Amino acid sequence: MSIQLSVPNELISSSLSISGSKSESNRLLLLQKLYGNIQLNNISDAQDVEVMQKALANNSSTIDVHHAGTAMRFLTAYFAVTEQKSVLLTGSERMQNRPLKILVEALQKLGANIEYVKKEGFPPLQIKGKEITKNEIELSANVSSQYISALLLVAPKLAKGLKLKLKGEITSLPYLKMTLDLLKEIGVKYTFENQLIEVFPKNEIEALNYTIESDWSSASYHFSMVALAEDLELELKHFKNNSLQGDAKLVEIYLHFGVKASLKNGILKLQKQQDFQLPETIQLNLIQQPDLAQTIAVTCLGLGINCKLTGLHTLKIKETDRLQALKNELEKFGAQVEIDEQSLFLKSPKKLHADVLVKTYQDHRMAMAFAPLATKTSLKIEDPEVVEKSYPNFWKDLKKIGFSL
Ligand SMILES: O=C(O)C1=C[C@@H](OP(=O)(O)O)[C@@H](O)[C@H](O)C1
Ligand SMILES: C=C(OP(=O)(O)O)C(=O)O
Repeated sequence: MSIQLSVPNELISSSLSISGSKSESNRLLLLQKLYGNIQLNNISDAQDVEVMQKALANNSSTIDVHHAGTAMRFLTAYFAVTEQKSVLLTGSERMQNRPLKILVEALQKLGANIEYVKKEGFPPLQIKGKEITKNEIELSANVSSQYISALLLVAPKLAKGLKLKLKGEITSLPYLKMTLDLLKEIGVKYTFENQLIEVFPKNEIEALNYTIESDWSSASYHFSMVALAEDLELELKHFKNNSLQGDAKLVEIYLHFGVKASLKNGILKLQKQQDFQLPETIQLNLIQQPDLAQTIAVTCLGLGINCKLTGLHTLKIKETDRLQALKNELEKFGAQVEIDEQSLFLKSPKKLHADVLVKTYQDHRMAMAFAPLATKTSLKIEDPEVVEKSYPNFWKDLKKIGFSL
């Protein structure tokens, strides 16, 4: 199935409630399971979070996380070190091709009992929980920060805590810092110096009532909408100063595209700066904000800006090979796109092609990143339900702004 997107009239300045951060929610759910007394507000309504909630709540011997990468990685560590039971942890076909070896090897070296059920290095996994008494491990940090976060989340519950030595350049660093910040929030002590993290054991915590900040990655599509629309102002609720989310960098990045963002009393206000002089070309390293790459590439296309985006080596192992998917779909609009292992070069066309069918490759961010382009040309989005993975109300919110679908 596909949907036709169009903007029949002027867009309507609106106030929207995006739900809580998917990344914060999945970390806090795991900590809640480990410690009990944590009360969560503004939890994410993403399917990836629902999957995590179900996995932690049920006693089944088979757990299917579908497409949820963070859930897969966090639950691998959780089941390996806590419960004294055997679990088959599996996921969608794509998940069975998203690598996991670095995390599994780290856990095995700590003494965990994990076996590959099909292909070495990939889910599904058969995990038999056991008590871990070793506490020192080295692992590569340049493939996915989720492996490190998974280990850190369970670390304070290990008998001797955990010392992690990180090898190589740390990718997606803000996500790792988010994990450490949340551990600090519940009173766990740690040190992080020169690629060495040490987490000290903590058995019990004081009661915590925590309000999760709304999701900045979801907000990115609204930044793009304001950048591309003739005139549009949006208000997004439940954001915080001093965000734990690296994607809050959007505020700085979208200044280049004429979007001014201000935050007051938890409300993020996005305004289009009229008569703004757009750059011809922009260059950004997104090693700390991999989930923004698709949004930014499409904003550039819509504004007729050329861009060079680097630091994207992790995109190949996400919901799809996002570099290839971006190239395929951007070119349908007339762009010239070159990709290599870690970057994307986009030369925007003078005029966008119309009546394009955008494929989404079972990737929520492909659907949501291309949607704002409907302010500039006619397009259809294939399999629009993919947005459920992180932002189930996305199409409802677009209707509210005045999109027709
Ligand atoms: O820890 C997290 O919550 C995430 C880390 C990032 O993954 P990588 O570290 O694999 O880049 C990010 O892309 C993903 O959407 C969420
Ligand atoms: C990469 C993502 O998620 P995950 O790795 O958790 O599947 C994402 O939401 O863009």
